[in-house]
Amino acid sequence: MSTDHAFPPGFLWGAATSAYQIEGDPLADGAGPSIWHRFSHTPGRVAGNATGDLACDHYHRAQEDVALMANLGLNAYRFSIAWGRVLPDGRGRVNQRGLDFYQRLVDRLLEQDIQPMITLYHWDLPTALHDRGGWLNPESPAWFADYAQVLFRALDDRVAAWVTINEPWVAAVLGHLEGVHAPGHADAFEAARVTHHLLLAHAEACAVYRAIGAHQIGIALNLEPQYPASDSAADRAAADRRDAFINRWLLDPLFFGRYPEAMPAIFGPAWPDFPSADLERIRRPADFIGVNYYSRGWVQADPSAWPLGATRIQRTDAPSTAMGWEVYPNGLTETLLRLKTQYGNPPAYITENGAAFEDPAPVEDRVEDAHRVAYLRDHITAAGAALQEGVNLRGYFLWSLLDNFEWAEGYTKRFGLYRVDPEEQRRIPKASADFYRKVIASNGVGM
Ligand SMILES: N=[N+]=NCCCCNC(=O)[C@@H]1[C@H]2[C@H](O)[C@@H](O)[C@H](O)[C@@H](CO)[C@@H]12
Repeated sequence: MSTDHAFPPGFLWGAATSAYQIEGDPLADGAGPSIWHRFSHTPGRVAGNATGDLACDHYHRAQEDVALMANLGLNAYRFSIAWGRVLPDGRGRVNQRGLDFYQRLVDRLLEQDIQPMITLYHWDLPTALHDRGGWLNPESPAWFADYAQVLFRALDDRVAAWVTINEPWVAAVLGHLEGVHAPGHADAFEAARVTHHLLLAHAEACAVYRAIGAHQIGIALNLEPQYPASDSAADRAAADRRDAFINRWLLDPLFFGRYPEAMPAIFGPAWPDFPSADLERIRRPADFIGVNYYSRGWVQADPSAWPLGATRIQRTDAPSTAMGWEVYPNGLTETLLRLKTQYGNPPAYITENGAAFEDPAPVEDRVEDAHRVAYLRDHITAAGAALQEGVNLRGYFLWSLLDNFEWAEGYTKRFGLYRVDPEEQRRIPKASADFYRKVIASNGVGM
């Protein structure tokens, strides 16, 4: 069977990044600090006590990086806006110099025929809002809608698509339940309310956009298919619970206006009784669903593992990435097919897909990252297979353009098509950059 999955004309081939992970200089030009600035500057929270102070210095190198994107042949680029650069206090006063950075970036992208896809929130909540309760405050959806409106008015004439919230699950669970991401809370009673307010924030921004926007708006979810580690009833039930916990917790309210029935059982007293009017607002039809796909879950029942009674186990008989995530391209096809068969085949983008590997050292200004080339080839092929099954897939955004600040892992995990070391700031091409350039030029993975 040919692996040449031709993609439709107009298919978007992009790369994805986020503000705190690549920009550096987070307080430049009057910007206000974010919870990730505070968290990374708290000793012991991030590997090597790394911070986003340098990152890829993109705030000062945007023109050079747009030239890299053009050289790759990207026709789209997904990036996020740092809320605190535009609204230093999170609300009210607009910091024009912060907004101007994004105006210039959008104009440079359009000069190269690269369509911007802008993420409004990629985890970097202004500390000024966090100190007023952050996403636990019932006012937070309104704060977000006001911030979104400033950006819609400033940029919607030049922006093809908006993503409201990146991975609400990670922001809520890693940030408020597991405490390993900013703001570093480990409180069973926070995650459900934070997720609910993030979904309401998405809905309020969509409502504002319906009134003044002219293009597309959606949300980006980390979707991870769950498989039982054995065919025992206990493992199958554990996989179902983890599927509700990671995937359906977000998909079901967004598409059906209801939370999975498993959630109150999982969280017990920590699951509030949410008003049905809220769920009605959350079920507002966004224009597309963004899928961030990395791997699958291999799940074993484990009664000691609160709140799920299930754990994702590392397979020793399957290849995995430097993050410990199994390389499983079929999971991308299955995830996309599920959107078709269970959620009404909505317009979809792969808003993130990529892998960290222990890359070899550069030789003559080039990195031979064969593992990443293989990962990308297999996953782009898997996306093409879903298209051939009728999935309404509109584009693929590779994570990531540059090695960058990988959250709690600091700079120890490299996902980029270009190698970047914060202390020297060169962009060293990897074999995967050449591979992706060829995929874009031939609009598919030809063999
Ligand atoms: N249990 N469990 N599961 C944890 C699943 C978390 C999956 N991580 C992501 O999706 C993050 C996404 C993020 O947008 C980006 O900012 C990150 O740099 C990439 C790479 O890490 C991915």
